[in-house]
Order: sequence, then structure tokens, then C-alpha cells
Amino acid sequence: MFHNSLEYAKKQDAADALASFRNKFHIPTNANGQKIIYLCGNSLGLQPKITSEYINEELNDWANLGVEGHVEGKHPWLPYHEFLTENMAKIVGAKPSEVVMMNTLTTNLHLMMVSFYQPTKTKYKIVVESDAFPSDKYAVESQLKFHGIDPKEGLILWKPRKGKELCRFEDLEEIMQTHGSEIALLMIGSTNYYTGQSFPLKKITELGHKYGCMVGFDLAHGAGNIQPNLHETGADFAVWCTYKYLNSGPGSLGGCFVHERHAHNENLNRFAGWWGHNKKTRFNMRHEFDALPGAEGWQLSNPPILSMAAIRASLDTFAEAGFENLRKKSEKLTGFLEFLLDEMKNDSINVITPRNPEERGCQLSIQVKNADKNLHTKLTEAGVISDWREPDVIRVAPAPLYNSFEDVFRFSEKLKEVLKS
Ligand SMILES: Cc1ncc(COP(=O)(O)O)c(C=O)c1O
Ligand SMILES: Nc1ccccc1C(=O)C[C@H](N)C(=O)O
Repeated sequence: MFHNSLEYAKKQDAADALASFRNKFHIPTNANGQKIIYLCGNSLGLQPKITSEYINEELNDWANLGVEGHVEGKHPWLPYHEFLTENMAKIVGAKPSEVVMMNTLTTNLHLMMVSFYQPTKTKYKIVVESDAFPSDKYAVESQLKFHGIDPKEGLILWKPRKGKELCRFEDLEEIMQTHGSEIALLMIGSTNYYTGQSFPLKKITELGHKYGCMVGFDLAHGAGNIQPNLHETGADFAVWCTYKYLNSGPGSLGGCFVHERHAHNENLNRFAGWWGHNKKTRFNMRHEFDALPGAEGWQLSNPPILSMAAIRASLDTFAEAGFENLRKKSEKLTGFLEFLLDEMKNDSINVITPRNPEERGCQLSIQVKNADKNLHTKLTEAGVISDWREPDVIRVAPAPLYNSFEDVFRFSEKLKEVLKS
């Protein structure tokens, strides 16, 4: 269904109802002022042009109102996080009461494990996928140690079979059959940062729950990319960041999901702070903690408004485009990229990301035989921003909000040239 030509790519862009969204973003340029081919939204998403307006509104309210901005601002700061909840909940497929924007991903992961990893003498192990992002693995290992458990004993890796890159659900089932009674928590990345593989969240949750385990997901590479339908999956918790596909700026605040079945659960451990306390009595400065129901009850501090302003700008852009439309375009755009890579018929490259669109988001991970980072450097010099992940993978992620079919075509031409040299 695809064709290998620039003309075809341009035709696709002309027919794309979302094409105009590209103009709503700042696209970085090279030294000659030409737009580069930016395929790195899986690391840092681009800046929407409206972001500075949203941030400036808060800077102005701060300048003009000082502390009164908490209640008098156009978007008052006290309830500011609430302005993000509904649109964010739609993107991850949750109920608004299940979602809160706070902290950053790894911090939220720890907070969630304080509540949802409560090991006993016999049920204490944690399962993660073997190629989990290192921060997740560090967090999980340090939680094990915190409970006096040696990670060598307490951590189970869900690994691909020998010689394979991808994890198979059947292997996770086997792990559960053998060790289910000792496992307390499954902590899995929804879309793996290295392979781009998206896991079946609902099946994993049902499997974990069957064995009496808690189940949590890291959606760093899922939020704004795939539709994780968090509520539907029944997962106990999930965490994500907003600087990748959610285009909210470097180090911006993360998101957190707690399933509504835990909204009033007083038996969970929790590290508390005043922003998680009942809003009606928060400023009475009472000394007994009274947790807000739902995900909001896990907040610690009053959050950074400037970061949340950037998130609000991004979520408004997503809402305007419609997440379902974006997902449809994304499947086509990534399909086009896959087609062009196949057309190269070059034995030195191999796409390790699953072929089935339901098992991936927009990222394709291209394994390059006998290559080193030099290849990636050459691509960068040729005007492509992608990223290199050791030992041998180039990750490219056409983001449907700002990447075009032409970007994808031009990337494939550049890759061809670089591989030839
Ligand atoms: C899957 C995954 N988990 C965790 C992180 C770390 O997130 P943070 O630095 O926001 O804690 C990242 C990216 O940085 C990631 O891709
Ligand atoms: N936040 C960053 C800051 C600096 C450099 C990279 C990152 C990333 O997010 C990397 C990303 N998590 C990844 O999937 O590789």
C-alpha cells in the first residue's frame, strides 16, 4: 500500500488532516537555518509554540499578584494540577480521580512501591522485564534492599528467549507458574525503551492478579504514544513522564495513576505530604493527616506551576488533535517507515521492534550489525536527530503531532547514504 518516493510522501502529507499541527511546534534548525529531521520525541518531545504563552501567563500573574496568584490568578495555583487532570486521564484511558500530575517518574515509582510493594516473608519477589530502563531497575533493587532483601534473591527478570530480542507473554506465564506464590509485584514498562515493544497490559494485569500480585506499569514510552486504557487494564498503579511524547519540556512533571479500587484504601502504606491532605482543611494546619481520596492523595508538595503550565499547553494541543486521530496517523507513519526500511533490503540492519502495530507505538529500533556510535554521529551530521542506545540500536520515533511523511522519507534516504559510506 505504500510507495517508495518523495512524491508519494508529499501526497500523504497533503492528504493528512493533522498535517497543520506541525506548524504549531518549534522545529530545530541546522547552522544553515534548514529544519532538521527530528525523530527523537521518544527522548525529548518538541516545544509547542503556545507553551511560552501559557508559561508567560503564570509569570505575569506572579509579577502582578505575588502570593495572591494562588487564588486570584486566571488559573489559580492552588488547584492548578486539577486543570490538567481531565485531558491527561483521557490520554492514558483513566478516570480523572485515578490520575494526578506530580513529581517525576522515578520519584513516583518509589512512592507507588511504598504503597503497592508490601513484601511478606514468603511473598516478596518483584518481576521486571530484563531490558527495563535502568532507572526502573535501580528503583526496584533499592526497594528490595530497603526491605532487607538481596536483589539477587528478590528480583526476577522476564527475559527474551536465547538469541531473541523480544519478551514473550508465554514466558511470563511460565515465571508465574513456577514462582507466582513468591512474587509480590510485577513492575513492567508498558512500551520498552530499547526495543519499542508494547506489552499486553490487560493480560499482564490479569495474570499478576491471578497469583495475588500487585501490578504496576511504567508508561514513560507509552503516554501520548499508545492508548494504554489504564482503567480497563485493572492495573494497580502506573507512572509516566511528560517530556517525551507529551512535549512538556525537559524534566517536566510526571503523571501517576492509582486504580479507583485503592481510592479509599487505608491499609496501604503511604509516604505523605500536605498536598495529599484534604483540601478543605489543608490550611487549618492540623496535625493529623487526612488523605484525599484517589490519586491526589499521594501528592507531597505544592507543585511547580511553570512546569504544569507547559503540560497544560501540550494537553490542549493533544485535545485539539484528538488522541484517536493521532494514533491512527502514528500507525500509518511508522508503517511507512517500516516499509522504507524493508525496501532498503540491507542485511546489516534489522528492525527489532514488533511488526504488529498493536505491539508497538511510533518508535522503531533499528539494530545495525557491526556498527558503533560513529554511524549515529554521521546521521546527526546529515541532519537527522535520532538516538543511539548501546550496544547497537538506533531508535527513531516519528511523532504524529509534528513529524511528516516527508520527514520519514528523507530519513530513509539519509540512512541509506550513511550505511553506504
Ligand atoms: C522507561 C523509563 N523509565 C524511567 C525513566 C526516567 O525518568 P525520570 O528521569 O523522569 O525519573 C525514563 C527516561 O528517562 C524511561 O524511559
Ligand atoms: N530525560 C533524559 C535526559 C537526558 C537524556 C535522556 C533522557 C531520557 O529521557 C532518555 C529516555 N528515557 C530514553 O528512553 O532513553
